[in-house]
Amino acid sequence: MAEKTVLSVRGFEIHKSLLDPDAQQALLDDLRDVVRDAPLFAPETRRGRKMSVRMTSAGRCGWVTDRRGYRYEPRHPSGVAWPPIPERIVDIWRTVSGVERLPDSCLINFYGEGARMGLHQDRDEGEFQWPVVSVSLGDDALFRMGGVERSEGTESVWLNSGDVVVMGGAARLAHHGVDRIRFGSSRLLPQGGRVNVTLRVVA
Ligand SMILES: O=C(O)CCC(=O)C(=O)O
Ligand SMILES: [Fe+2]
Repeated sequence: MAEKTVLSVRGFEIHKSLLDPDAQQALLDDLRDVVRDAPLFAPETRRGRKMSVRMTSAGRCGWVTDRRGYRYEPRHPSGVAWPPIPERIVDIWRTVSGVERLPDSCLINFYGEGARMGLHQDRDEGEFQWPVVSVSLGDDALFRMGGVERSEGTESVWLNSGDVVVMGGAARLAHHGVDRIRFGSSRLLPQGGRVNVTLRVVA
């Protein structure tokens, strides 16, 4: 992983093209193994709205949402344990997180055509002193970044396949979301779409 441009936008650290095409492909192959054991599912919010992304997790615990609300669970909704976090993904954390502590949760979001993610904070973890590391694979995504308060202004940047975002320090609890993807803009996923991998320390 050769270090290249790092942009800082409102405290979000954006490592452009941290992963070269071979590294992206290798990561995708690792993720396919995870999805084979813990299939993507379509989560619902507490209010019963289906999210447009499909997701699954690896690690000691995985983020889920259903009528009982947002939380971390030790098992996939099917009852199987989440697979371990692939070592190549942990290596990305080692490269950019700046902390010794390792993540115990790896969320995998799949964005098909038209999928998005509304502005939100990541705050279901037990502790907020650890950064969140987020990897983009596949189609471009318009990533919106704001402040800790929802009312603060936002700015957006396009994330491309191989980019890695670190949300730490003051940006750890900052609002963020994905307005839209440019479906079919990348050839990494043969059918199109975007995969986002988010690493977190839950507790
Ligand atoms: O898809 C992304 O880039 C962001 C995902 C995200 O914010 C989340 O899963 O909490
Ligand atoms: Fe998030």
